[in-house]
Amino acid sequence: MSETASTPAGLGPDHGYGPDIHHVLLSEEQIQAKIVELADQVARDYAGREVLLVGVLKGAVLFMSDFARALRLPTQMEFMAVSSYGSSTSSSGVVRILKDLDRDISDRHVLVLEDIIDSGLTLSWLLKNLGSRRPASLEVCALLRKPDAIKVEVPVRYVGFDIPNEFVVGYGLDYAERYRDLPYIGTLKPEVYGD
Ligand SMILES: O=P(O)(O)OC[C@H]1O[C@H](OP(=O)(O)OP(=O)(O)O)[C@H](O)[C@@H]1O
Ligand SMILES: Nc1nc2[nH]cnc2c(=O)[nH]1
Repeated sequence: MSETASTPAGLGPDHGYGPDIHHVLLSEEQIQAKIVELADQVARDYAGREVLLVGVLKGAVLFMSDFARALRLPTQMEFMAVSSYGSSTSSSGVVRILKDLDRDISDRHVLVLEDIIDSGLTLSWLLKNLGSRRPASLEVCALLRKPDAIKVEVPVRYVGFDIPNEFVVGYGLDYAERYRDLPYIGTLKPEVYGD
């Protein structure tokens, strides 16, 4: 398929969102290479154990899908959906479970997959919640982290990229439910927010 005028150069399909993108922070190739690196590290650390991946919906769904396929270990997958009350670009730390896990995680080696750690409030709440269910181990693998936005420190064993404190979209991350399907991660033009 030929590249359209709106597609950022060399980034492949953008599903027509090109005109809304201000700049690309991480290309599809950078993201996929990092996922292989993270999965190799996790496979070494968990050798001989079965990992239960817990994906946090909806943002982590693309990350979960690519990570699980890159991970050379017997793996099971669970999903949890939480909602952080707040504006469309920030969370508040008041978290509500929209969808809980389908299984008991006691005595399981749980690896939480998050798309992004921004303030850390969502993950801080989630780790307390999951920790109370007595897993054999509980660790976090986050694709993105914003060190300058952290409000609460959370123990994160695996991090893909530390990024600047800007609102990003793509690869699972949305603005008003759009842009999750982009294969790369970028920022939006200011006019996109103005309505
Ligand atoms: O560190 P924090 O400031 O708490 O932000 C991180 C959370 O925000 C996003 O979820 P969101 O609530 O936007 O839901 P979504 O995954 O369904 O898009 C993201 O997926 C993290 O779960
Ligand atoms: N889409 C999106 N969701 C977030 N949730 C917390 N930080 C972000 C961000 O930068 N982008």
